[in-house]
Amino acid sequence: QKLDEMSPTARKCYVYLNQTSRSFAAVIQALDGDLRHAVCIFYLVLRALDTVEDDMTIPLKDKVQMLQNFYKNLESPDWKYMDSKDKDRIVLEDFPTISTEYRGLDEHYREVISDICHKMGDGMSEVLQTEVITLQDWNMYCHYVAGLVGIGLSKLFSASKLEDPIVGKDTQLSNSMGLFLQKTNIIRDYLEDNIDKREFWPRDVWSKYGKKLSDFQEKENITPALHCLNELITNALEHVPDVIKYMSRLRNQTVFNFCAIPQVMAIATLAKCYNNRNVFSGVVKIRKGQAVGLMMEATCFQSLRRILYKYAREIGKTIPPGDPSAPKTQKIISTVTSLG
Ligand SMILES: O=C(O)CO[C@@H](C(=O)O)[C@@H](OCCCCCc1ccc2ccccc2c1)C(=O)NCCCCCc1ccc2ccccc2c1
Ligand SMILES: [Mg+2]
Ligand SMILES: [Mg+2]
Repeated sequence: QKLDEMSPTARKCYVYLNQTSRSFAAVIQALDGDLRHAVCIFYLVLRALDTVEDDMTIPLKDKVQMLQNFYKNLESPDWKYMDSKDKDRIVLEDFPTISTEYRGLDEHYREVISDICHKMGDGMSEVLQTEVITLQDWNMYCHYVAGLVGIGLSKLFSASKLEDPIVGKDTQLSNSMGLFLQKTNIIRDYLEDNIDKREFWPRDVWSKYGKKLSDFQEKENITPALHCLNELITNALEHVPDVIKYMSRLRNQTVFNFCAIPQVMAIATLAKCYNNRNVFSGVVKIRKGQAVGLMMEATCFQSLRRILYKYAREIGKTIPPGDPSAPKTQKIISTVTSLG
């Protein structure tokens, strides 16, 4: 469906998609059939919800109400929010355009999007008032903001008939798809989140290596800082077997590319972050050329597995002697590289 056949509101949604998402816009727009528009709207609705979650200027009480009631805005043609300062505020200021396109979707897609939006809003409002202490808390937070996205996407894939019903049913694997991406973001964004005074690294882990999470920015603390970083990366890698199993079930090429590309970017990012002191002084990003190469290669299951092995082996080669997580890191690496 070309841009000129699209309604003005549909066209605006793709403008907002490209404006608010560097990493997902291209792969969403390449999806087949009516799945493309459903995923585009799913993205914009959740980006609007996340923009409320990320806005630290909204008083806690108001934010809890906004998050818990957000899904109801999908049925309110005039609802919008004009007081955001966030980089992505356009999706809140012109929410009527997004909700108009949402109401035009097939009702199977609407059901999934509304349900995930409701669950994510409730989850965000719950964890907003608590700190991420245990690894279970970490998994819970990532489930609410990204695991639910994977679960919703998988249900959209099956509802579109482009993928088998099992893809939408197996929520354990879909959840892992999201956790791997979100944990990678949280690990990579240590400094950015520290500047915004947001803490997503689990306290049970970092408190073994320092008194305050911000201590890791001090040069004299670099060794315990790297041990903490390597422990979290090892934890994130535990999701890779589920990612491989999830990907092995996909049959539609555009769905495969959509799912594979964020995953290979994530493991390449983890490999670059592993034992890398730059995580504590700047943002570690993989080079554009490397990213383009990965996108072109990750188009079938065998080459996806080869890429995941390659980065897993790369991490395995840089495990520092005396690193407390070394045995566990070695174990998950050999598990991933031995998957038949
Ligand atoms: O504000 C920012 O710029 C970053 O926000 C992060 C945060 O606040 O933690 C954080 O916000 C999370 C809450 C909103 C989630 C919005 C989202 C993201 C990607 C989608 C892809 C397709 C369809 C819908 C989607 C919805 C964020 O964007 N983290 C990036 C990782 C999230 C991955 C979501 C995800 C999960 C499973 C997937 C499976 C297959 C393909 C893509 C997948 C994408
Ligand atoms: Mg965000
Ligand atoms: Mg957020």
